[in-house]
Amino acid sequence: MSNAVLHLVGAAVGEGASDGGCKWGAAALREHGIAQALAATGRTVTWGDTVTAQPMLATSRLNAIEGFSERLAGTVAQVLRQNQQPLVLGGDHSCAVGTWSAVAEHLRPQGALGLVWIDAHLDAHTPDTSDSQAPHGMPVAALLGHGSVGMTDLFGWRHKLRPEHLVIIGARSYEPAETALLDSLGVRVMFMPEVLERGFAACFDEARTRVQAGTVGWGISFDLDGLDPRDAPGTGTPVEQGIRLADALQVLAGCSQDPQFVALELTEYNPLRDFGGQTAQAATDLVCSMLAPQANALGLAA
Ligand SMILES: NC(=[NH2+])NCCC[C@H](N)C(=O)O
Repeated sequence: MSNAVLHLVGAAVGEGASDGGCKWGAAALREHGIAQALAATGRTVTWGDTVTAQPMLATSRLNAIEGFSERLAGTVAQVLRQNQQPLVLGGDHSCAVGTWSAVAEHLRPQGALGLVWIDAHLDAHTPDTSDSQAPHGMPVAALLGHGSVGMTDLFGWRHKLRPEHLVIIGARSYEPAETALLDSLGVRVMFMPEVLERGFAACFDEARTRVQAGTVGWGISFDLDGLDPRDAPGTGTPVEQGIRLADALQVLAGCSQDPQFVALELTEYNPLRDFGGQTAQAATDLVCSMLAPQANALGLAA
């Protein structure tokens, strides 16, 4: 789908996290010139609406995220109906509920969605298990069909993702309830020690093969905190010892050229912690590497 128009959607949400700074992430990336950088790779780029969470219209934080998810899902579904490729720019990671529910809904007549989830966290809490009650710790569970109905049942159906169609890479900060849920469902999680031992390239290769099996389309939800904070300090909840940016740039280069690649989401950019703009540049380089029409458009190996 790499010749499709690339349609950027801002997800202005920070209410899903304890530190709300990610709400300003998409606006800051836009200011930084992410759309121009993508256009310079040869893609045709358009920036559609930014969807903004509206806590003042909600009864609780969770309810604010539920309402936001529904509106973001509507926007992403519309982009897909126009045969454009969505790039959703967060925003805290609760935006994944809206993004991937819409992609799953779009693919549903043909088949299932596959998803590679790159993240320091598992985001597999439900409101019953989360100590922080932060909705950005819940999107994986919601997409798998567990959690509040307002997050699990967008478009009137549940289980947007089947456990065997999801792979999580880079996890290193999580709570026991999350591993309990994912273990019980049989989700393949590549924790950070495995990534360090086998290398990100081998891990991503396995992940891509798994999410392509039995699905009709796949995508990547990239939480910037999956990267090492030395390369990307400006994230909502940084955790030491992550994936190095140089590895990610090389391994993910051109991944969107796969005809089954449907959408990309980049989350948890927190400009309030990004002194000097290092993380904005890392985010820009990453999306350009993944979405460039040729893998070598940036001089990177295929
Ligand atoms: N997408 C994220 N950054 N998630 C962080 C979640 C942190 C913690 N596990 C929680 O549930 O509160």
